[in-house]
Amino acid sequence: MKRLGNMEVDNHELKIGGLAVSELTKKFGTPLYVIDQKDLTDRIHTFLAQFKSNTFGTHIIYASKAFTNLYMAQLVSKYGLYVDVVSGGELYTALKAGVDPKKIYFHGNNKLPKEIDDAVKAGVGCFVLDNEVEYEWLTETAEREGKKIRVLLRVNPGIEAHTHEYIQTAKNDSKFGVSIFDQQTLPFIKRIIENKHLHFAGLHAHIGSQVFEEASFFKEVDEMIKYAKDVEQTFAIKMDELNLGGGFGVYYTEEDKPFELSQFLKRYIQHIESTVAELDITPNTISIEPGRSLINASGSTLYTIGAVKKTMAGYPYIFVDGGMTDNPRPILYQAKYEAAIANKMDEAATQTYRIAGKCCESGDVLIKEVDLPKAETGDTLVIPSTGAYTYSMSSNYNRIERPAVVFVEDGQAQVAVKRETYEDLIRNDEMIKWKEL
Ligand SMILES: Cc1ncc(COP(=O)(O)O)c(C=O)c1O
Ligand SMILES: N[C@@H](CCCC[NH3+])C(=O)O
Repeated sequence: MKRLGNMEVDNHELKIGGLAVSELTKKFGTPLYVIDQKDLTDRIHTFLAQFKSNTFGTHIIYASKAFTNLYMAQLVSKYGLYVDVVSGGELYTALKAGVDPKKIYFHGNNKLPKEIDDAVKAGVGCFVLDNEVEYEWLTETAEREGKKIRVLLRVNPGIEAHTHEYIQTAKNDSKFGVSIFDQQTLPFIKRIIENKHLHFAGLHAHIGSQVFEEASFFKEVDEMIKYAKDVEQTFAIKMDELNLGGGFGVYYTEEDKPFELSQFLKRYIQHIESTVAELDITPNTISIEPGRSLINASGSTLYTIGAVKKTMAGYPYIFVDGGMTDNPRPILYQAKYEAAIANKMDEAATQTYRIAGKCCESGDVLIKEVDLPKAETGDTLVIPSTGAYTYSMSSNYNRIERPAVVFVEDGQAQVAVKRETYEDLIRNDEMIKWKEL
């Protein structure tokens, strides 16, 4: 297992953020999401320091779908990031955390009338418009509230990024946005520009998630800037903002070859600067929306090993006290992870295991094949690289309580989200008896 961020080994045991894993499990139980705060804030600083230009302004917008809660939203906004939300719930969380509504981007391919209403009333700074129905609803709401709403139009530049097909977003048949190749798109932009309740601020695109090819991001820049130039010339306007989305790939296992973030961001900015210079178009702001690349490496999940069971046909299974409920990525995307036994860090990996969760589902396997030291009941299994799209995609399948989220730094730990209880699971169950059955 690759050690990430502030992980170290002391006396055979893994420490995260200066805290022994045994202290964390004793105090907070398992399964447990652990966020290495220093690693996270270091990465926030890298984004802020490297995605910067003398030619245009930049916004780093945190894609909160990757991992959000009151503390996280408050932390990223304290460091000056903008926040991307895609639902009323994410919006509510950001607002409750005290995020400045003007620094919120509201995304989503099917924003509901109530969500639009709430966001307009809250004074959300930017809507990323997906389609014509949303355009009508947003116009009605803006008119009713007497507000002029700043919008970016989400366009699809038709770039097929190499990633799992479920997380590609800019293929020609993607559900998101409108295509730059569609004849209807320029007339749609014209309507937005002429709409007195909306302020057309520019364009947005996002090519997919967990993308490793620099060339795909650079191609997106080229296509988007060319298209922005077309729009500027066709309608004699100036593009205020170009938002290029997120999707920067990260390390999960040795199969992943991510670019070094700060070097990549430097080259990315240089590519954008040379392209805007070449085409003679300079938006006031160029934005990016990292989610996974900001939070994933900072998160680890701790589990307690229950039974270790050898099946007749294959590897021994290690059963852990969580599974697809706290990390649905393996079952959804065949995502791969590394692991270690946190209390046996110096022991040689002598056996191959399969790590399975506790759900009543054969596919509830977190790792198909991993080499570990001899595992015993009561050991602690750690799966690193689980900061993004784990907690945020967790479920209560089999009525399993969601784990707690703990932030650690300098030998201290704080609970950001409490572990759910059985009481939480029945909180919304209202009816016990309806009629005689
Ligand atoms: C519009 C948009 N922005 C940003 C992101 C964040 O992507 P990632 O977490 O891969 O950086 C996503 C998710 O794919 C997205 O759909
Ligand atoms: N949930 C996906 C990423 C989705 C990106 C959001 N558009 C994953 O875990 O990889």
